[in-house]
Amino acid sequence: MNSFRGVFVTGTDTEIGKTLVSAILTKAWNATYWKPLQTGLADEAGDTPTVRTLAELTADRIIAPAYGLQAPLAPLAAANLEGVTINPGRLVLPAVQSPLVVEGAGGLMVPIREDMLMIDLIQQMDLPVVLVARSGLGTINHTLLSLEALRRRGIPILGVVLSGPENSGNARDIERFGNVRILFSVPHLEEINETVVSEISDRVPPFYVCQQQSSQ
Ligand SMILES: Nc1ncnc2c1ncn2[C@@H]1O[C@H](COP(=O)(O)OP(=O)(O)OP(=O)(O)O)[C@@H](O)[C@H]1O
Ligand SMILES: C[C@H](N)[C@H](N)CCCCCC(=O)O
Ligand SMILES: [Mg+2]
Repeated sequence: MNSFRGVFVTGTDTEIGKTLVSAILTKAWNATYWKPLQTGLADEAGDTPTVRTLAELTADRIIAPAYGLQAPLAPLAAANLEGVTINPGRLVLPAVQSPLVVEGAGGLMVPIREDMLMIDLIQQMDLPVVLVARSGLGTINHTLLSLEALRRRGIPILGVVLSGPENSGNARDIERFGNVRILFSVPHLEEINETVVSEISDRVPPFYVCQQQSSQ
């Protein structure tokens, strides 16, 4: 069985729920969280402090972003505005004792460099993917398209996490047509805090169980 180096959390879109799912997974698997590319700092504190709070992480379970950019844009566009060129050498997996939960920015086809998309970074990191998707109407298409892009590059997929109101039909069709497992679902939450994250993380199967299910 592969040693559990971690997962890359991506999504079918930005604002889809990757940060919340990353907090849940980091808590569930006693992992270390890393958001290598953070944009939008002009408007927000960023995902790292959010995950640190929600997953109740000590400082040793957090790796600071390799790039913290101001504009709420794709990393390439935000970097260009600051006269910064993103160096892939700063995006290599750090050597840490615990598994890593790495969160992307936006979805798979987000530009990082003129010669690099988010999906290329995922391939370079060689981590299995957790794909976060909406639960509602429109998600089947977006999710199957993302799965197809990952498979074309031979990127392993641990599974899908659905975020939003329960929709058993979409869950069934994504599993069936996507040949993928829904690892767990996150309902629409009126309040997001450490307690909720802890409760949901208790329902997350151990990584090896997810890995076994994904290979069935
Ligand atoms: N299940 C949910 N119920 C209610 N609100 C949610 C849920 N999941 C996420 N949100 C909220 O939706 C907003 C976007 O979620 P989040 O920050 O997790 O998106 P993201 O996919 O990480 O975006 P980015 O691409 O910027 O990293 C946040 O305000 C978050 O609190
Ligand atoms: C700023 C935002 N919250 C994300 N971190 C960046 C999302 C980039 C999306 C690019 C795109 O797909 O149009
Ligand atoms: Mg996020």
